[in-house]
Amino acid sequence: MTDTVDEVDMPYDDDASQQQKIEALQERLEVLESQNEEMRDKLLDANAENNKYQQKLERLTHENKKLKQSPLFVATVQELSSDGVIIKQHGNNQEALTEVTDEMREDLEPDDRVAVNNSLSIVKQLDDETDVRARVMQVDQSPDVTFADIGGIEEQMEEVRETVEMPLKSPEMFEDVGIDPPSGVLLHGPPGTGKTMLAKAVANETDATFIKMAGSELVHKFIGEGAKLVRDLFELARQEEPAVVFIDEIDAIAAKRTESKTSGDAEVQRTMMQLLSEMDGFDDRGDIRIIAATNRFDMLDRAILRPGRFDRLIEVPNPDKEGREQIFKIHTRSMNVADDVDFEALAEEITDASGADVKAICTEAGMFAIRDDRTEVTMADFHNAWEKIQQEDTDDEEVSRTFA
Ligand SMILES: Nc1ncnc2c1ncn2[C@@H]1O[C@H](COP(=O)(O)OP(=O)(O)OP(=O)(O)O)[C@@H](O)[C@H]1O
Repeated sequence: MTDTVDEVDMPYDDDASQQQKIEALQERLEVLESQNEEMRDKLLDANAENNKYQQKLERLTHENKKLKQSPLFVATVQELSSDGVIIKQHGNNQEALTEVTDEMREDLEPDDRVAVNNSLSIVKQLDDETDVRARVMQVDQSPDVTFADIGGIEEQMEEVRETVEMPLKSPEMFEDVGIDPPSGVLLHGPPGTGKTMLAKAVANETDATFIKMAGSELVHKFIGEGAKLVRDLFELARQEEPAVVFIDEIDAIAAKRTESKTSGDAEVQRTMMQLLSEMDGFDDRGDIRIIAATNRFDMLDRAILRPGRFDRLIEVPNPDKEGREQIFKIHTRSMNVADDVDFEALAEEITDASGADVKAICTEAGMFAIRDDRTEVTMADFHNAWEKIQQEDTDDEEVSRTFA
């Protein structure tokens, strides 16, 4: 806001002479000029400081970008000494003394996992190893899925029983005949068709521990970490024998090699090589069976399909009409279904639905009854449920198109 003349506090009294007024104003002008000079100096200093910080920010942003681009290694903090931080690298077990920023040092403790760059500087702190393991591996000592819970894929069920269950239950049969049971079984087909259920049911049937590993979770950006998790997975399976190891979304680590040679690709390759080498040493593995699953069979690197690896391929497709009817009956076993419900007619209507879709329709139909304050689920509820699920799918597709 600009001061008006009226508001300015004049440096003279009203009754002062003209000469006195001029002198007082002259004096005030000098003071203001010197203050102005002082302010200008301060502003120049602040600008210089600002430039300095701006440059530092640019340098750090650049450095940060560089650090993120280059591959990172995992290490464990051994000791915080006055000379720096002693770390032990995973993989080669070598110790090194490294420096960290004061802020990071405050947060570090011995046994913390850290990511280090090529020059062994600590770039960031990592989650606890057990957290990573828990995220990547799920262990279920006694899964509750049985073959009676699976509908519409009898042939596939039979094949899984023959290739996974028989070697666990009657290994002597294979010995007597003189053949090796298939090492790994690969289930492939669209999402929600019962691949995970098959693996769980076989573990249940053989009293084996079910160990699931999600391939997508294995794709870590830290060198050696994916391969180590694969080693840990098989180590865990050996401890838990008999065990069914289920590797879901195997395409995440076993996709065909692309042209790009980024460090991320190399790391995925290393993880896959570790998996292949664990599978190649399979003879000694005793009571461990491996089942992998993928929705993207066409993307797989053929190396994993060689004899002695995933050499039994089982396609698990969407159920046909009879299959859908059977799955309806399975999922409504404990539901209070009205007499007018005709599963055959429903199965006819929901062409292309997966087993997971049928399960979702049953749950949603139950919700319609609850919303209506009824305990019996009617044919109209099933119809409404299917409509709602289709609508949700369309909405999802629109959202993904918008954000694609
Ligand atoms: N054939 C089936 N019989 C009975 N229920 C099924 C069948 N297929 C799928 N379901 C239902 O759908 C759910 C999801 O199935 P599941 O996780 O086995 O599918 P998936 O093939 O492993 O899917 P994804 O490829 O997405 O991992 C199951 O918990 C079950 O309720």
